[in-house]
Amino acid sequence: MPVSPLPHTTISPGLDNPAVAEWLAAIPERSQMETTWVSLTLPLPELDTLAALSALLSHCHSSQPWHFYLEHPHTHQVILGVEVLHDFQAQAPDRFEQIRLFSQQTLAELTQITPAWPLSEELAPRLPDPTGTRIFCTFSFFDQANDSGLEPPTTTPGFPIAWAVLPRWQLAQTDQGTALTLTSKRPRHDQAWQGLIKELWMVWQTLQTPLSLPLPPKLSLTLPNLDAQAQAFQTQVQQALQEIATGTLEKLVLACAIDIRANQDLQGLPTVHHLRQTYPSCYSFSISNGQGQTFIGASPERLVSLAAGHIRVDALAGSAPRDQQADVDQRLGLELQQSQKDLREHQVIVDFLRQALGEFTSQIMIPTQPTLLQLANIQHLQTLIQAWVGTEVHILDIVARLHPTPAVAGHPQRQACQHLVNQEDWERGLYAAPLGWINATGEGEFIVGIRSALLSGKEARVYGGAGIVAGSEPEREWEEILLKLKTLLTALAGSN
Ligand SMILES: C=C(O[C@@H]1C=C(C(=O)O)C=C[C@H]1O)C(=O)O
Repeated sequence: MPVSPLPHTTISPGLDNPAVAEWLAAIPERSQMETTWVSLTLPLPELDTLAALSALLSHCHSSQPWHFYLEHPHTHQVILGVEVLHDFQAQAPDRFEQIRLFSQQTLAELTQITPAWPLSEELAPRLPDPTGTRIFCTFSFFDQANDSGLEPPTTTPGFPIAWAVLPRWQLAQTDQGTALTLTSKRPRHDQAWQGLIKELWMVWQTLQTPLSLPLPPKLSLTLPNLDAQAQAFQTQVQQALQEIATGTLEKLVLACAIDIRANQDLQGLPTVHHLRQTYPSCYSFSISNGQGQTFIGASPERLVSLAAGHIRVDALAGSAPRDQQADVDQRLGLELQQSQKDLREHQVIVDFLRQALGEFTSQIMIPTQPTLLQLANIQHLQTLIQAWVGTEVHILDIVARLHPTPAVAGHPQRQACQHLVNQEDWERGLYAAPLGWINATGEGEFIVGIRSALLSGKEARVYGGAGIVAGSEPEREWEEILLKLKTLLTALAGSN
């Protein structure tokens, strides 16, 4: 329920801005709302959002507050939340539906108080409104925990099967501007209002002073010997190929988890800083469970975004290394674009997405050829699929239909998942799972949690997977896994 109880003057950011002070002071007497929750939003000048996250974390009372950070440098979009105000955990089998209902009910019970914000008409359909209050969500890959009982402490307590959080603090930065939002239970008396306004004012001022990221400690990392893992993985590829040959599976995405150890606690934020600089076309993220574990990464894969009825989905599959020599690099890219095995692997996803999105709309646009997505260490075949739906479609309806896509599980979905549940003796948790946010009108964005690691004190678990289809070669698939693992291994080593 957005409300703008202000005169339509534009408040521009600035330290000790009297217009802001006046606006804030007038809130209690102007606002007549009866809702459970209230969000107060102030504009800020453009800032380093990762340093702002660090400042917000230090402002919190608890030592390891929950946070959710998502940055896409190429499109200048950052969405972050800090400190749980209100949350909900859902269980199988209808976890997406339960989280949708929770989000809709919570945001319908929220009044947003925002100064007149000059949203550009031209940018509005493409970019999320920086002022909108959001619910942040994480879903684990499977809707049930793996009961193998073999898990080391790194992965516990982990993240719930489905978790939605309304944070106390939110910060969003897009080409539409930067906004800081403080959400609270609606204050019932003047003193409580003044306390809330004072806190917002204080943090708003702090974020306008020079901010910096904490310096990374000097660490040494111990990696396990990967020979045994290489062997086991290649055997799994052989088995998958046999199953593919019988026709029960067309594609299977096998993954590996590598446990590493440092001589001191691992720091997520310097690693995310490293990732966002090295992979500006990826979504860099950091999500803490508030219990000492942080899931970080740089994912090249958007599961789905929905804004003003416009859906965007990435089909991503088919991989090749990069090379420092331009001619070799170009050849690798060309070979990937012409590889029948990779094109087939890619087509499985495009066909799945066409069919799945077709259940929501007939307005779907799919390019006939994939393009090449070139990242610092790896290149992929990518197809951007667009579709248009009416306002009744909620982003979680689409997430529920798409996850897990053949890019991270395989095809057919049910058989592939069953194979993974039987074979993997480790918990996928948030690896390759949907991570994202939702607003009051059911729009939002979810990414796929690949190129990722789970940090827990001195330990980290690093994940990597590869799609297997007829024609895949075990040794090459292992090399692809190593390339993907290196995304995080290099960032953890380089930033610490
Ligand atoms: C599963 C992962 O990546 C997926 C598998 C790909 C492939 O097999 O070519 C490419 C991109 C992703 O869809 C991963 O990075 O862990």
